[in-house]
Amino acid sequence: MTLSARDVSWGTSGRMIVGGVTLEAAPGKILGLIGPNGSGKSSLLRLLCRLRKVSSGVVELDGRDIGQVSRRELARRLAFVEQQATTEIQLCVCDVVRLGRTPHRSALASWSAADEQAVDAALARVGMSERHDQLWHTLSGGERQRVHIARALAQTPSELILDEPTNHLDIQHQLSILTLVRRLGVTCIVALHDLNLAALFCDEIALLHEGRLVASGTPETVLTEETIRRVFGVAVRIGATASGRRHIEYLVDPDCYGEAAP
Ligand SMILES: Nc1ncnc2c1ncn2[C@@H]1O[C@H](COP(=O)(O)OP(=O)(O)OP(=O)(O)O)[C@@H](O)[C@H]1O
Repeated sequence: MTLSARDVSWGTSGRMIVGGVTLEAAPGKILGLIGPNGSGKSSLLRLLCRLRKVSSGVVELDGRDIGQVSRRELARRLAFVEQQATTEIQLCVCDVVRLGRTPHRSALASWSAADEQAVDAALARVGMSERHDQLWHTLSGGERQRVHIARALAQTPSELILDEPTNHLDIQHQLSILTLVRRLGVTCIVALHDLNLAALFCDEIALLHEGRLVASGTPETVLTEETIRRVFGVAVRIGATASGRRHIEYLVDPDCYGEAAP
């Protein structure tokens, strides 16, 4: 089960936003997408799940052009959690998560015990079971984020695309959501801003800069002091966590940050 982009480009109003990106999510692994604001991460994710059509190049699912995959199969296979997902305001939490079951049900099928089980399990996995009947619009930002992730889980996808899933989440929930994603064992492409979370949870990392892929590989090869300084304009020191993962220390004096170039 793989999702890949081959020389994919997309632009609008004469501006190139994603330029010639080639990457592949290894089956069952987490591919992190990092890059500064506006580097094209969300645009690329939208191309990868066919919410946008590529201007050139091809996105492939198991080696097939994603443009040729039926809408239903795509909906069954691939779940996408957008950065600022909005949902009908009058829905309860459980209704939002139930939407994740839609691709698995035929038009005339009644709601089954298996569907309900998938919804309950998804809510439990993001720690939101007790909010089953709460109105979605009354949730906090972090709670909404977790419910949207539960909707994606209820879809039981084989490919999961997450755009900044840790947005709005407190540190404990950031860690628990990413741990959960790791344990799911599905092929996952996740845009992350936090480089330390990317180093901790991703098997591979792709680094975008101004729409182009400037580095890709293991966190050890991509997250170097030189690359972070060049792409993000921030001085860092690379160390190691207790588990041997990369740890990035930002070399910042908060009292005079911005007064001199890093
Ligand atoms: N539909 C569009 N029309 C015009 N410009 C767009 C459109 N979609 C994206 N862009 C521009 O493309 C660039 C990349 O946007 P994108 O949202 O993909 O970046 P990003 O890396 O996800 O950014 P962030 O980290 O801030 O979320 C931005 O400059 C954005 O303004």
